[in-house]
Amino acid sequence: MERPQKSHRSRQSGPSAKKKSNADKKKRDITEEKKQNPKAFAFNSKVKAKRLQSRAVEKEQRRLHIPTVDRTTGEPAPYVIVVHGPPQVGKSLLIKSLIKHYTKHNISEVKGPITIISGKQRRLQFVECPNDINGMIDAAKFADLALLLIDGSYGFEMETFEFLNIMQVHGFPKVMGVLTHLDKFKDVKKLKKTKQRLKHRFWTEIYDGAKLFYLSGLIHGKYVKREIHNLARFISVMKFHPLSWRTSHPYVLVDRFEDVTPPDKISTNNKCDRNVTVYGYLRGCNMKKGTKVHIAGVGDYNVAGLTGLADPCPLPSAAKKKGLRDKEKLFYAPMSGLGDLLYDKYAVYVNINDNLVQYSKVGDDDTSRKGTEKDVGVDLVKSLHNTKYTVDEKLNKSSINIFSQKSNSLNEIMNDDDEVHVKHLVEPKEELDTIDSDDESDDSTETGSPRFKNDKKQTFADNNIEEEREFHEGRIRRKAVFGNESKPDDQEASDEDDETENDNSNYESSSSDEDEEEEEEEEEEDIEENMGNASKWKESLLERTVSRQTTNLMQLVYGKSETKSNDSSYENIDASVSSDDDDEFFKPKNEGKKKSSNGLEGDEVNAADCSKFTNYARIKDWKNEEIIESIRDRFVTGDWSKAAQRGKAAETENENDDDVFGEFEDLETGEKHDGDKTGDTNKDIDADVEERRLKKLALRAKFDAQYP
Ligand SMILES: Nc1nc2c(ncn2[C@@H]2O[C@H](COP(=O)(O)OP(=O)(O)OP(=O)(O)O)[C@@H](O)[C@H]2O)c(=O)[nH]1
Repeated sequence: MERPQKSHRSRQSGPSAKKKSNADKKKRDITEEKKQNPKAFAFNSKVKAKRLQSRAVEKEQRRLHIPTVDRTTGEPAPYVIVVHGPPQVGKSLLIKSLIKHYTKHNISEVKGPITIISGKQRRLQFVECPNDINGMIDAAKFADLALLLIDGSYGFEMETFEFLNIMQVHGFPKVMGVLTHLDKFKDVKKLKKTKQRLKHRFWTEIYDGAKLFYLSGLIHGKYVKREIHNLARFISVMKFHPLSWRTSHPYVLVDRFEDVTPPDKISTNNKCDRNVTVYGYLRGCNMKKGTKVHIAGVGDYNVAGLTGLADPCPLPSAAKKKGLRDKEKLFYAPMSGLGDLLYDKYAVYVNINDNLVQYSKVGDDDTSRKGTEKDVGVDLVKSLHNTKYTVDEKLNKSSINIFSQKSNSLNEIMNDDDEVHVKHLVEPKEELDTIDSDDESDDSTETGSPRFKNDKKQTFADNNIEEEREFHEGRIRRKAVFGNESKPDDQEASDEDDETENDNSNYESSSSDEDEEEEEEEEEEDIEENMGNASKWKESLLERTVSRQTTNLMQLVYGKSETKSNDSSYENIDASVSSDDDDEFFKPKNEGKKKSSNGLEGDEVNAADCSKFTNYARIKDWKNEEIIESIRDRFVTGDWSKAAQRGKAAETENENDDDVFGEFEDLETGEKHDGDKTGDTNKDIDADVEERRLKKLALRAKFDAQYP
């Protein structure tokens, strides 16, 4: 016999009993408080309520996306974080500070991608974006996250908007803003005001609530630890959604390259075809041997060989433990001269700092060795001692430069016939050249004026942003001036200003006074008005989407649609697009209209599949009562035998209809067939057909009677 189970007896003493009672008490306190003072737990500020609501909706919206299938096998390649900003904004310093935070190592220079391990399952690759358009285009192609650095003391510069526009056409990776040089503000109120203004402008450009970090200044030449810690946290937990184009195309961000052309070949012909081996992580999908590769800024090349190498910066073991041990905080920055081990197909190079090595500079005049036989090995080593520059240094001297536009770039070294070896973990890196800032400062010294403004303003991409070149702090800067924005100095500083949620000292707005909030609200509205509610560059998104939609793959394969789309909305869009078309000007009058109205040339996405035959005569108007009635008997509740009869009647009708279209001309024989005549001559055949049809009907009726 089964005994009834004992009911659970909760603990009366000990730590778990204590814990439970504490939790119960807390819960009771909160509900009691709520009962006593219900107002305290409701929204008492419409600004806050509005903000909370929009945040919740945004979060919800962000969650909604088409599920992406992760087809990557093995360890995922590091995420690429591109640090972008105008010259001297602090890009290198930010990368150095982040590397220091993650690895506890100081790096002296930022050159090429720097790979670090940021967590048990995550690696990051930091790249400084070059300050030229070509570099920006390349960076936008591989960035998983773009950190946009903005000089807070100066305001937005054109470089930021240029990069945003470039990213827009490359799938728009994740974006976060970082304000630097905030320590230049002496007035706290002005600082707050500026922060808020820049934040709103940033939101206008990206989206409401886009993350903007503030780096308040430098301590011992580095950004404040706490602020870097917060930024690093965000990067470490950020979710990266793969961009569809990238996941279906293999690409490599080169973090090291070597010229492996035999030296004698170069010595005989300095301009000979070179063999270059590039290393980097392969992303996207697998790459086949023999694939042609495009090297940004250089050209298209054949891949001579492809080898999988050991990961130079492997993820820590999957053993269960919290966090990373210091030993596991690896990093790999071959171009910055970091990481003591270099792996190659043929060798492992150990990097030993020069100060740790004492070279025996033994010359030929060494008396101790006199008389001994000359050893080839010794000679070789001696010649190595005498080498002034390493291969890397020599390469650097020749300024191999993929991204920027130097004349002596890799472009010149490599000819079209050159072969490229792509090795496992790669990225074509380039010398991250400091933009034209040098040239600019040269200009400035020529000008000799401490500060000048270029009267010539350029409108940026029709989006209400104007470029204003001015001489500032020893160089020419390209300030972004917004058409509808009042000057910052004109704006009154408000007493209370909310800090953004990611403000390092305070994550939530702390003001509670209603008056203040109303003021704040008005202020925010003012700002919104001044800045326009939506960024102009986003307006082109719809157009872009529509223009993309008009590319109809089916039409490309099967030719133009011959049927008119039923979807009126698409017709409208189509009409608007075609009316914008410049070609319209060159068409004979009314032709454009004719085409769009008869739908023959329409690019409607929803047009019926012209590859399949559709008998439009059979399409019925289902609003018509009679037609609805005609199918009533086809349902379970109806009389099926009636339906069968009706069906036969309809078929006969259709067959008769078909006879109407019986006329045709045999193009091969030139013989003309008249539909009616054919009907007469084939009377006997028709009689047979009719007989067979009746037989069929009888059989069907019999069947229906058996299985009602
Ligand atoms: N006062 C102050 N100085 C800063 C700040 N951020 C960077 N700097 C200084 O600005 C200078 C330029 O910093 P970098 O990190 O070299 O700037 P960059 O953007 O890499 O410069 P380029 O590579 O030449 O474009 C350095 O001297 C930094 O110390 C900041 O927030 N406040």
